[in-house]
Amino acid sequence: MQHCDNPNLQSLDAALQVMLANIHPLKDQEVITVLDADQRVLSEDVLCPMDVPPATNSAMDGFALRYADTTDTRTFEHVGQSLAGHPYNTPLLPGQCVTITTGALLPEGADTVVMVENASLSGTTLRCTEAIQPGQHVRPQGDDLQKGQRILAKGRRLNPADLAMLASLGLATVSVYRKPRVTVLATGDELVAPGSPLAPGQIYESNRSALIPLLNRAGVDVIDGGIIGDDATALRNALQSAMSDSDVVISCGGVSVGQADLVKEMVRELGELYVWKLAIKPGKPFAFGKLGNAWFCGLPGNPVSSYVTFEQLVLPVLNTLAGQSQWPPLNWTARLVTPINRRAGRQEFVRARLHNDEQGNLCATPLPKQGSGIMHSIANANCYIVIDADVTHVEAGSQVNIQPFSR
Ligand SMILES: Nc1nc2c(c(=O)[nH]1)N[C@H]1C(S)=C(S)[C@@H](COP(=O)(O)OP(=O)(O)OC[C@H]3O[C@@H](n4cnc5c(N)ncnc54)[C@H](O)[C@@H]3O)O[C@H]1N2
Ligand code: MOO
Repeated sequence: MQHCDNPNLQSLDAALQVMLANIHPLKDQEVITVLDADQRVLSEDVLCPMDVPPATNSAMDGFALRYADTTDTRTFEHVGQSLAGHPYNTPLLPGQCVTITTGALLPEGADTVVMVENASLSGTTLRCTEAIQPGQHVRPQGDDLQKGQRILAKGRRLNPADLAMLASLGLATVSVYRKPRVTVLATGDELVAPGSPLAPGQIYESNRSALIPLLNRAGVDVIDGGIIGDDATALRNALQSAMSDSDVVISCGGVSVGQADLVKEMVRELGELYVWKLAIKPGKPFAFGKLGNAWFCGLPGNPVSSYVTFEQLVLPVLNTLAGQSQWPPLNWTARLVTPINRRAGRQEFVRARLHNDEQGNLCATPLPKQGSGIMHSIANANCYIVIDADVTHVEAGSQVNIQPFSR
């Protein structure tokens, strides 16, 4: 577990442990067509309905024969052809061969294929010019997959290659978990939707413009809760409406300690708050709790903080709820290009560019501006450098832990 210098703040790992311990996959399942199943999570194992390949076939264009009939002269009697979709239906007699194309079925008795480049056909006599190995260039029935074998496990988030594999097995539908329904709303009197003019003190609301696409990519059904002012009644109404209709309610803004930061108190009034204030930078005031049957994630309002906490904390919640099996994270390291000096106390997600140096080594260069409101630090980054809470200095040239962006 992450060591934390600041006793008032919980580490990211500790918070995730508390959060995920109580979250279970949604119970509802549905059967959908394979073409609609990209990004959906399997609610049942998929067993292979047939052998793949379904019959023994040729891996090359050439001639199919019986290895046992090979003589010193390597000559065979040519008696016909087996083309993909048009098999040769008569069993081979001793010494016979047929022309065969890639993917075509081997005739009964044949067990070996000679490539067309390694043979010459004159009339009905085939002469093989190279030594022949038994069983060469043959794809045996069931070589890839056997009937009954588990090919995809419950909890897998399906990708396009999975869908092609399912289709190749003749499967038209799959059983998946229902998508989580997620409401996302922004809070703050100063926020104005893009497209309208700004009055003094106002700013454009931008967090939902990242969070909604991030939610779409996470494969959930998104409900846009809009912008809610810093008003207790409006916030209560918005949260009550969201909690009655969603599996997860996400707010951004209003979770810190300012006098207009009403969100935590409202969550305590309407439900329970389990987590607040983490030893992470950015994202310290992240909050997590429950509103009726809905989970609640309160993201800090600073744009970079809301983005980082979504990726580090909300995504694991959504994936768990969606029934997705968690893979052990891959450990990546890169060579730090410019030194990092910082104050200890919070695990930090430094926005950085990952690139290769002239020797091909993986290197990470922190972007120059790391403020929580500087969105171009996220937009121009392609990884986080992850610095442990107690570290104050990292020298250039040292290996640092990184998380590459999936986008
Ligand atoms: N006395 C303290 N003040 C603050 C602390 C602290 O520990 N003690 N923590 C700071 C940290 S760290 C963060 S992060 C912020 C987060 O505060 P809130 O979650 O309450 O966020 P707001 O105050 O509502 O907004 C912060 C900032 O972000 C802008 N904002 C908010 N929502 C949006 C949006 N949807 N789109 C664009 N920009 C948004 C807002 O205008 C503010 O500028 O608190 C620190 N303060
Ligand atoms: O946690 Mo705040 O996100 O450091 O700016």
